[in-house]
Amino acid sequence: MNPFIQIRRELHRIPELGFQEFKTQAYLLKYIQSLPQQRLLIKKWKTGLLVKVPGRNPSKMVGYRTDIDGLPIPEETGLPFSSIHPENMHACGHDFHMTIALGLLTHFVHNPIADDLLFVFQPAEEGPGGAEPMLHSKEMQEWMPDMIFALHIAPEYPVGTIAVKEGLLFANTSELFIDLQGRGGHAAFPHQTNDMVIAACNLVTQLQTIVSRNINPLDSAVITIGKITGGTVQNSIAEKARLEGTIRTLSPETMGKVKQRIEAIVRGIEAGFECGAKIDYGSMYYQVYNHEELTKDFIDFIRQDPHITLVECREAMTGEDFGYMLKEIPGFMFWLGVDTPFGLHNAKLNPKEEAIGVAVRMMTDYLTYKGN
Ligand SMILES: CC(=O)N[C@@H](CCC[C@H](N)C(=O)O)C(=O)O
Repeated sequence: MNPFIQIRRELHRIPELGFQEFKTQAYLLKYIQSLPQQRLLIKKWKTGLLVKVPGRNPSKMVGYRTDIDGLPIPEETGLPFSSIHPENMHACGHDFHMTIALGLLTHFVHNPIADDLLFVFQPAEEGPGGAEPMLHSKEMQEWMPDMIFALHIAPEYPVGTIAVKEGLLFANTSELFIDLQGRGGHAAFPHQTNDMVIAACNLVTQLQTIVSRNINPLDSAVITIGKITGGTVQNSIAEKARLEGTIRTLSPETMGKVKQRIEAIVRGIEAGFECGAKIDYGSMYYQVYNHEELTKDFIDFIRQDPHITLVECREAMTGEDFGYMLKEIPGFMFWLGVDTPFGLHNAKLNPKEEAIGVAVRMMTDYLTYKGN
């Protein structure tokens, strides 16, 4: 078996949540330390790694970033190399992203280019966000690349397809947690309580009016409540309820407007249901905005590759904290086709492994072109 497929499967077995990627960091480190060390410099940052491959005659540093964390989703693929952590899964392709970065790193350790290369193994992309603190860390500030690139797997495209666009690619995101506190009691005496299950249901419905009635239809936003908890038992009225969700917008300004409306609606729920409510926005990610000239140059480069089909795609409401890196370093992110019927964050996601070789070959060519 191709050694990188084996690596992907080993990484797939050990998904860990943000800033808990201890086994993953140790696995990556062990592999990287097995490469010839004379052309490698390694720094740890929390559960992530920064790996520099010094160039032959450097005039700049070219960066390549991968995320390394998994999601709190129990895997349902039935694969023989399924997660050994029953609550977690690499359901967003970070096992692919890491393997591709290792493939590139391996190539360039053996075939250095003129410029320095920096490989960024970043923790906590799914939350609470590793890119921004890593970017501002002493470790990374000492090794600031002049440009930086990253990819994300795309289930909907065939293997051999790359999708990208100049400018906005991914949305601004904010997590959303709302805790409701009322007065619980016996199910038979509702008039003595204020039921937080009813308040939560009303709140979910009212939140849906923000996108349909407060946002210009020519703009876009998403409010998804992915989880509701409340109550203790079927014959007791709930004293507490909690909504957990996420907000997505195409601009930081629209994010501000959505939050204003959420706050107004939550104040209305407090008044209407005589309860208390607390809003917590959790972690927030800045939009992924692809550098226009570099992306155009990449598109021109890819068009000449007979083995790649290029799709100039639309922006998506996914979020990525790589946006913080792109805010300060020119670069871009693109989608890599992996052809699977199950989408990102689905417990059955099973990307086609042939995409790993496609990405390593193509990005080897591109980084060689950029770094000479
Ligand atoms: C590519 C991808 O799926 N990224 C995640 C980023 C999550 C950010 C944060 N935890 C949130 O939920 O807002 C996504 O869900 O888009």
